[in-house]
Amino acid sequence: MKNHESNVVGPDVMLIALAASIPNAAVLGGFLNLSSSQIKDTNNWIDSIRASSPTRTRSSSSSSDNQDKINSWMLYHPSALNMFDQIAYNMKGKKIVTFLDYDGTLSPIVADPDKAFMTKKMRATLKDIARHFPTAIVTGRCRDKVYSFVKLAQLYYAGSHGMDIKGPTKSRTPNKGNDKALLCQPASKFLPMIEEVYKILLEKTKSVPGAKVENNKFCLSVHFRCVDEKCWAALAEQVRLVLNEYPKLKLTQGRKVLEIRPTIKWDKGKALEFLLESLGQYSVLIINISYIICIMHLFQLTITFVIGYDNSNDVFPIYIGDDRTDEDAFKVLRNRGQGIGILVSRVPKDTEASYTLKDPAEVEQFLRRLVQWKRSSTQ
Ligand SMILES: O=P(O)(O)OC[C@H]1O[C@H](O[C@H]2O[C@H](CO)[C@@H](O)[C@H](O)[C@H]2O)[C@H](O)[C@@H](O)[C@@H]1O
Repeated sequence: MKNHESNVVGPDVMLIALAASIPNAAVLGGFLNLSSSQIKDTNNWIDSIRASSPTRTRSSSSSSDNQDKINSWMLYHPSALNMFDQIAYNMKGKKIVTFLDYDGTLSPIVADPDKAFMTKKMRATLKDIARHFPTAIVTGRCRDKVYSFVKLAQLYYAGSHGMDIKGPTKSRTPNKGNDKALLCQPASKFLPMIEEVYKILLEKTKSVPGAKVENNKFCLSVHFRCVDEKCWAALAEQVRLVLNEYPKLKLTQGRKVLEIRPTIKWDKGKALEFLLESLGQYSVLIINISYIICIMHLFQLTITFVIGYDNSNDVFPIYIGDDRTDEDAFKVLRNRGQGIGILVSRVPKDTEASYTLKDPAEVEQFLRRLVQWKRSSTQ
């Protein structure tokens, strides 16, 4: 959040302001003994959580101001639907790979995380997309959980913010005993710690009405969406106190959620790079098999080995996501100068993405156009 100079308040004022906003401080315990820097941290989280899922303005005078802001933001991050022809021009002759975030991208944001279902239309389109392009779901969710929503075995799944990656499986129950497709779990040694913190957080937050702790296997989510805003600071503080005891874990923010994860250097951007590299190896494997069948493929084998999927100009990754955690992946694509990042948002946000889509319905339309374009260009 940007601070305007006239709005900057000193630590004592902040302390009073924050204390006043926490009627449940006594219930949650210990909060008023915080140092000013701890309060600043908590305030920053709260600001960030608030900004992550802004409520829409209703007043008509400010709505024209808002529209102006949206219009100028859209100049730099135009609609991927309006720009489809230009995107199609840049994709021509390249191998497209699609990376899709789940919540807020494929499914609408809802109050109950257990009910974030995709529409039937979205599932059908996703199935079509996977028929034409290698496709990965990259999500903060536990991999099994997101699979139970998506239910398509032909996709790659990168759960726990990319810390749990598995490739496509033929079976309809891909998580049952088929470990051959397991690609990457860089945080596996943190599993017992995450379990421990999950139990502690469940206990510590049970007195906050509406608070929910979700176990995403290699990371945890503490949900604020159904908590009265007046209790947000107290809840955030409770999380911070628990985390103080676990220096190997860190906090990040999502849409009305605080996420607890291992301090390893791994995020959705790393998962994207890993998948691009793995897909490159996969294409080598396919060509290797062809080589056995026909010696003429030797030449092709050498070329593919050199270029791979990860650093090839021949590959066009499309990453679509709505959250702060997706920015790591947008940044990777921007730095590589490869493919495009598309942010799902109807309000202006700081982003490394090049294009925007307003909501999951527009994501579905974009994906459908991609399939239609592929079909028409291969006829
Ligand atoms: O990486 P994502 O697929 O976007 O997952 C990020 C978090 O998504 C979920 O929470 C968000 O969606 C919920 C359902 O719509 C909503 O209630 C919540 O407020 C949002 O933050 C999921 O429940 C989290 O575990 C993920 O980390």
